Amino acid sequence: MPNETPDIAPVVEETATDIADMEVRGAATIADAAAAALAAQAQRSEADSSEAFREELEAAASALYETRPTAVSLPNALRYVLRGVEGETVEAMRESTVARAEAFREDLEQAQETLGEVGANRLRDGDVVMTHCHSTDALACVEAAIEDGKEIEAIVKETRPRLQGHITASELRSMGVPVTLIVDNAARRYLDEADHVLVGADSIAADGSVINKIGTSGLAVNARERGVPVMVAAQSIKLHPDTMTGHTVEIEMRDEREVLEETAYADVAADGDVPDDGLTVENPAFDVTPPRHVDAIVTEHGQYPPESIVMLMRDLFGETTTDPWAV
Ligand SMILES: O=P(O)(O)OC[C@H]1O[C@H](OP(=O)(O)O)[C@H](O)[C@@H]1O
Repeated sequence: MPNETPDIAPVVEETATDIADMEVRGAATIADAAAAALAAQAQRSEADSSEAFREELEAAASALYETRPTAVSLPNALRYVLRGVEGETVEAMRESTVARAEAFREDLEQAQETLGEVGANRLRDGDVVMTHCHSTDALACVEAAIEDGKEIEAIVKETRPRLQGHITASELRSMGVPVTLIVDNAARRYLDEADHVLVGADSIAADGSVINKIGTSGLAVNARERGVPVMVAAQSIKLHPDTMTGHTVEIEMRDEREVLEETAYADVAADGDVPDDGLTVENPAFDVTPPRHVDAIVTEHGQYPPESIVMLMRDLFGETTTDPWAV
């Protein structure tokens, strides 16, 4: 039993706070930041034994893991880095941790580029994509299509409550893509003008269900009804190993203030009374789109019908895993 609480570097605490507050957001970006934070922890460690060094790293991983529950890219990243920690001395462990984190971050970038090329093959010259939220994996597909010389247009849902659609619109405009920004409620009307729904994912379950920003499932149902194919861009780091043994994915419930600001609360409360015990505001950040409403999951290993994604999961994970810091 350790006598003291392991030291966590301030930069790890800052990264954890930034992830929890969504200053750092998006499943791939969170994974990248978590790996960088573990490298920083290793670099700044003043541990005087290999045991103490490992305890610090595991405490750092735990602090990062506790921030947001839904995007599996976070525990997958922590597990990947911790499994690469080798050596008998603090110096050797420090070096191997930093090298492993760097390798992870390079692989992540490469995987997104490769995924983009695969996804671009589904997009034809002149196609219109409808997006939801902001996904770097989804945008990589559009970027690769443009690099292939195709002209792509976008209908961008603003994505209440945090309006990540504004980030998507801005990045698409920087690529030169004509953008039509719409409120979420207008999606069905504009589906008739779309050739694809293109979204990312925070987690993919073994049965091919896609866990993504709240509103994705309703959009997918409407898209199926309108005959618009739904394409999910998700690097393999989004595959959720625990779902292979029947676990479900926790859906994050975020603060009600994201939906109803404090200053607007009285407008909704009975007779303007604050607080109003009969008024509940709920803010689930994600929902689950069943595989039957998804046409293709695009990964860096190729595209898969959702029902076949478990084959890739078996290839990549083999045996299932436990806590991300259990090495
Ligand atoms: O990894 P990339 O493709 O960038 O993003 C994947 C997903 O992460 C985001 O979640 P949030 O905004 O962090 O809640 C969105 O749901 C997005 O589709």
